[in-house]
Amino acid sequence: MNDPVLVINCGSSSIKYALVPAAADQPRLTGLAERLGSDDARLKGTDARGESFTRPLGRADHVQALTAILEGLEGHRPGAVGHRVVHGGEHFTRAALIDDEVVATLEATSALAPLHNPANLQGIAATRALFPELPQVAVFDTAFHQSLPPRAYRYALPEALYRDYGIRRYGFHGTSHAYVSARADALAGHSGGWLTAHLGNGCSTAAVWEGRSLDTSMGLTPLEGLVMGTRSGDVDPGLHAHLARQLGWELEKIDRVLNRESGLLGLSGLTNDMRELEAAADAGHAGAALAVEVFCYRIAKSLAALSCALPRLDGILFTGGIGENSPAVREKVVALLPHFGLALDPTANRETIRGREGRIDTLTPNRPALWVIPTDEEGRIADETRQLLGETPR
Ligand SMILES: Nc1ncnc2c1ncn2[C@@H]1O[C@H](COP(=O)(O)OP(=O)(O)O)[C@@H](O)[C@H]1O
Ligand SMILES: CC(=O)OP(=O)(O)O
Ligand SMILES: [Mg+2]
Repeated sequence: MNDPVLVINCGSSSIKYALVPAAADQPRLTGLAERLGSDDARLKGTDARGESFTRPLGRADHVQALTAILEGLEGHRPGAVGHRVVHGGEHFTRAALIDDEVVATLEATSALAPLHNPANLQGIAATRALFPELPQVAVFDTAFHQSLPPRAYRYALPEALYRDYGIRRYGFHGTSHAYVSARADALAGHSGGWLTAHLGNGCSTAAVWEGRSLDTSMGLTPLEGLVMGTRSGDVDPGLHAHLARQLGWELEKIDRVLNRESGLLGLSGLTNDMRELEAAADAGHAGAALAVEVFCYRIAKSLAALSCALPRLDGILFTGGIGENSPAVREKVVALLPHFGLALDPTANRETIRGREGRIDTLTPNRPALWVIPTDEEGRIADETRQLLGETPR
């Protein structure tokens, strides 16, 4: 298929899109419809000449936003649509061609990713209604982690909870961990052992050995593991019962507080935005400084733990909005892993921002490498969509 693939990443109030051409050197049209459902919904994007535009969308919902996105493609017709779907459960170990049965299976999985899957399904429904003639493919965050061994994916719970209810570690951000580790293999010239840190609004780490994910920090849901923008990450599993018994909190409230009011936002009492936190910490805001400190410590702790999964550590890969743009976070994380023998190059670290790819260590032999690799979830989703359609008779 030589037509471009329209990649859709549908969130609860935003839709990110990218029209990814078949040839890697061709420009992409990308954009973001945001604040959907509010009075000032808007579409921001780049057109075919590389110029950015912003268009007000009134009170647009997902269907209206998708219609506006399509109009913004200026006559470029996609040959297929690739959807990011966060949770595929155990059912989906790779991308799937979307039909009614796949949608029904996803609906049954939605409860496992309440912040993500319902919006993903909304995007799928709207896109199917708008482009009934186009093949649509679901690409799952969880699929790459289906290679985890039982010792990494099983929780120490009664066996029946796994067998009958699928309660296990799934892991997320798989397209990102897969992309950056494959890229590191290519850059290193050999398939290696990488610890990957995807640090965006959602954050997770993974241990990847020869192209296979062996362990990862997120679990049954995208709430486990690292401190995130608004998500707590790991807490004592006894916390839920404690809040319910001692504070009389309902489940809904516990869920909301841990998913939406915690993390960097909760710790700082200020914001979930790392840029603002770094500025506030520099200006002496104690909550902001603590939030950054806890954030970095938990990343380092997670990387140290995941190193147990790897026969050999070839390097650490930073990606995601924070991983790609915050030299300060990278420096703090590296400083917290003194026994790994890492050697950060401060100049390279400072200069590797804004979408640059590069090594940020001193290139000393026999020490693990440190790489910043801008992630490309859209490119990876387009590739998996193409691959699947190449194999699926139509
Ligand atoms: N220059 C920067 N310095 C520090 N953090 C940054 C910078 N640019 C972006 N970020 C942070 O990246 C995070 C968003 O990451 P991103 O990967 O874009 O999010 P999403 O998970 O929504 O795709 C925010 O916390 C934002 O503050
Ligand atoms: C799974 C997940 O956390 O996704 P995001 O980073 O897009 O919130
Ligand atoms: Mg992201």
